[in-house]
Amino acid sequence: MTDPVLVVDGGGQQGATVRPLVDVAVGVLIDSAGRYLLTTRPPGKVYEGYWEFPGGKLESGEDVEQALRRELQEEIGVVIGKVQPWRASTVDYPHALVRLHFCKVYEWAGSLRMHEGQTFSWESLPVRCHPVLPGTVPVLAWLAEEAAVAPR
Ligand SMILES: Nc1nc2c([nH]c(=O)n2[C@@H]2O[C@H](COP(=O)(O)OP(=O)(O)OP(=O)(O)O)[C@@H](O)[C@H]2O)c(=O)[nH]1
Repeated sequence: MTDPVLVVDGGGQQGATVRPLVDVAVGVLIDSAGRYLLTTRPPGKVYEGYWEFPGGKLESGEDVEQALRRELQEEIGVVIGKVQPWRASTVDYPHALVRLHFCKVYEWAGSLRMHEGQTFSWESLPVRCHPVLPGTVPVLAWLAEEAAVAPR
């Protein structure tokens, strides 16, 4: 069975040319207090200023873990430890059809440095930051469901 596709803002309008599915590695960094790192989309990118989990597109030849390590070092200045693949989802945006590979990360080295002009916040559930990127909203619900089943 394939995952449902979340269509955002009308998506790519069915019937148009078939679009490539772009793989994206996303890191859910969780600190020792159980808080989640959220960052804003950098200036100049689509959905600028919306809150998301840090990450980015896979480059040619990379797997999800490699892409996540590179992106988090480039974007927020940390070297991550173990990567735990967690959930995946497909989102159909007007600008792209993306497959999001969410991974949990509990260990990293280095201090957070926002290299692309982002803002960051360590958030507990329910998060206070707004607006959240549409493809990221369901992830917060998954985390809340998990927390309800296994409270810290
Ligand atoms: N990093 C990240 N991307 C997300 C999340 N949710 C979500 O829908 N996306 C989508 O995944 C895609 C990520 O692409 P990006 O533009 O951030 O990737 P990138 O840094 O490699 O971009 P660039 O190299 O094209 O500038 C965007 O279409 C974004 O809307 C999320 O929680 N984190």
